[in-house]
Amino acid sequence: MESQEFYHRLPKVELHAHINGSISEDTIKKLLKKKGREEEGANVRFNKEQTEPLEDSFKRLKLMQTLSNCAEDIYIITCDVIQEFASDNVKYLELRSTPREITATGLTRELYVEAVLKAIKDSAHLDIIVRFLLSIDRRLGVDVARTTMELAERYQDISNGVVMGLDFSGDPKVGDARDYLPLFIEAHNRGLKLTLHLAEVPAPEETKDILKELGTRTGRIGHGTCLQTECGGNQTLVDLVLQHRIPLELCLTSNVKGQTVPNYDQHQFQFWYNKNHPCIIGTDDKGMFDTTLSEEYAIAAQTFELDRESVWKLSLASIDAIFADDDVKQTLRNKWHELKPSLNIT
Ligand SMILES: CNc1ncnc2c1ncn2[C@@H]1O[C@H](COP(=O)(O)O)[C@@H](O)[C@H]1O
Ligand SMILES: [Zn+2]
Repeated sequence: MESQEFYHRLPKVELHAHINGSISEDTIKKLLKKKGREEEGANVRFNKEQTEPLEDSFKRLKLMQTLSNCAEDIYIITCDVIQEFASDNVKYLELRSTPREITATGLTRELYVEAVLKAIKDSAHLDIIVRFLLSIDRRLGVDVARTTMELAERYQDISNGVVMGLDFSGDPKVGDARDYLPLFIEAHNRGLKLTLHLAEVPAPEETKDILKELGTRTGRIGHGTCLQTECGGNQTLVDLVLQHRIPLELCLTSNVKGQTVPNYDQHQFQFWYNKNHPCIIGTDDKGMFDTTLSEEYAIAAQTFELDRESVWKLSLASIDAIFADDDVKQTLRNKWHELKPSLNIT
């Protein structure tokens, strides 16, 4: 089997995918055409070798969000994103997105969530299980975050558990995550799962206070790039993450292209993987960073010299960190074992 084909055929779990950052080139073209903006071209994506400071990536993400400014657009992009992950042999996908309100197009946060849920429902024929986390954008403040939490709680019921919880994301240099602590605790008490972008840039005090206060209520951590001492963190942060065994969502290309990690060799994957800590490979923004989950597995394997069996185990172990219940986990594990013989691992 061709090496790239192995990573493509490998069944995979994607737990870190922002909907608007995941829009593919084809969908970008489709939306530009729909809006009569073809002349803008596809300058919202990266070229293969391009990198830029993280703050520029956020400008790019804003531009991407202008492509989806009504409920119909949200529906179209979500359908496409799900279909693309399914074609990459992702069998379980947790999407995340910030419900936006746009008066000019009549978009409300409720309609936004409903458009995503309809896309998930209409993708039921595909061989992929999809769940949804509502994102709190740290740039928008605590009041909007509260609205988002209330929306998540309401839609968790309405959607029969397709909405599972909250993601905390947005430009890590804006605001202070600690302002959201009471909200995180309340969300957890209301049965919502939490995954938090933490230490994407050095922020040792903020990270320590959040981890100390929340403990295992932090269901997963996005990135954790700057937890280790040599990356702007400290041993206390590392110990807290190890002690609570909080799974890390690691997005190699995103970190390299967003220049929060100098190159693949120095990615924090190695540090945590060597400690046998739960590491889940993710894409973050597959459209913007021009990647796929298969490519991310291939990069991890090539950079850190993982053989096929280790890659398969890494993918299998990521099932442990999904937010869906034990039945779904077992269904997925069975599927992985069924598919294993076709992967020619040894
Ligand atoms: C690169 N690293 C990152 N760090 C932090 N937040 C990120 C991110 N990449 C994406 N987002 C978050 O996802 C939003 C876009 O998708 P949605 O409109 O919500 O679907 C961005 O505005 C940002 O809040
Ligand atoms: Zn992210």
